[in-house]
Amino acid sequence: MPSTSVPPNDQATKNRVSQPTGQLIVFTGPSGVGKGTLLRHLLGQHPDIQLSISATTRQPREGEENGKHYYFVSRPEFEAMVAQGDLLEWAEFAGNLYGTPRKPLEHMIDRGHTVILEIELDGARQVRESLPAARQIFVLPPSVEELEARIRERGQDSDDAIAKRMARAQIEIQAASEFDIQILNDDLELAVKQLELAVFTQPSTAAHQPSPPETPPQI
Ligand SMILES: Nc1ncnc2c1ncn2[C@@H]1O[C@H](COP(=O)(O)OP(=O)(O)OP(=O)(O)O)[C@@H](O)[C@H]1O
Ligand SMILES: Nc1nc2c(ncn2[C@@H]2O[C@H](COP(=O)(O)O)[C@@H](O)[C@H]2O)c(=O)[nH]1
Repeated sequence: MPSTSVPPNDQATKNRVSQPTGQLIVFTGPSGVGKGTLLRHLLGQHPDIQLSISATTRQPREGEENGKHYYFVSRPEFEAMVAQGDLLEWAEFAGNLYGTPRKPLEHMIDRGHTVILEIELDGARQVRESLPAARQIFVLPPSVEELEARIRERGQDSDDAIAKRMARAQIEIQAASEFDIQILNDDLELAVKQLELAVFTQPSTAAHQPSPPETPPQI
């Protein structure tokens, strides 16, 4: 895979002193499909992989820490980041704003790290435009019923938030074929193995693409 550079804003162009060498991976899928769970397993086995920490206007869930899970900011603070060109991509999701801070990502890529962005569909599309070399992975649920059950069992979202997330999930699942790789998260262990293969196999080799799900989710 060719090296991935973050499209610079003016200041970043002036500051850049070395050629980037790392690779960027975009990891998308409907809310509750298990993206965070899969990444926890992957990072547990490969601590050298870096996860980009997003900024969001969403309220922290129980146990979430500022600077670890997200940078929790106010809407005016987020809008200032957008105006200053501080975000590589950003989107509104279920009533909250989410975005990828550009500078830490540039830093990690410049240092040769594999960096994963766990982001929703609009953001993934923005990255596809600005960084076509980034590998794009989409996670599918076994069914929308199972997806909703997972969000409910997680027990961290209100009924209103769940309804918004499920409405958005229908749209996101329809877009799965836009992505380079699709992973069905039914059997967790199998899905982790497919993710590992997707991250570590170079796209030029025939074995790059894990098998698509045998049964597409019912939507
Ligand atoms: N393969 C699986 N089988 C059953 N349950 C799973 C599986 N993978 C994840 N889960 C469960 O589904 C719930 C949602 O998972 P998780 O929070 O990782 O989703 P997510 O895609 O990161 O959601 P969000 O985008 O909203 O942050 C969790 O309770 C998790 O334990
Ligand atoms: N476009 C972006 N989407 C992001 C970013 N960080 C997270 N997300 C996605 O938002 C939804 C909801 O997340 P939750 O933590 O509130 O459940 C989920 O799909 C995330 O992947 C980002 O920086 N940009």
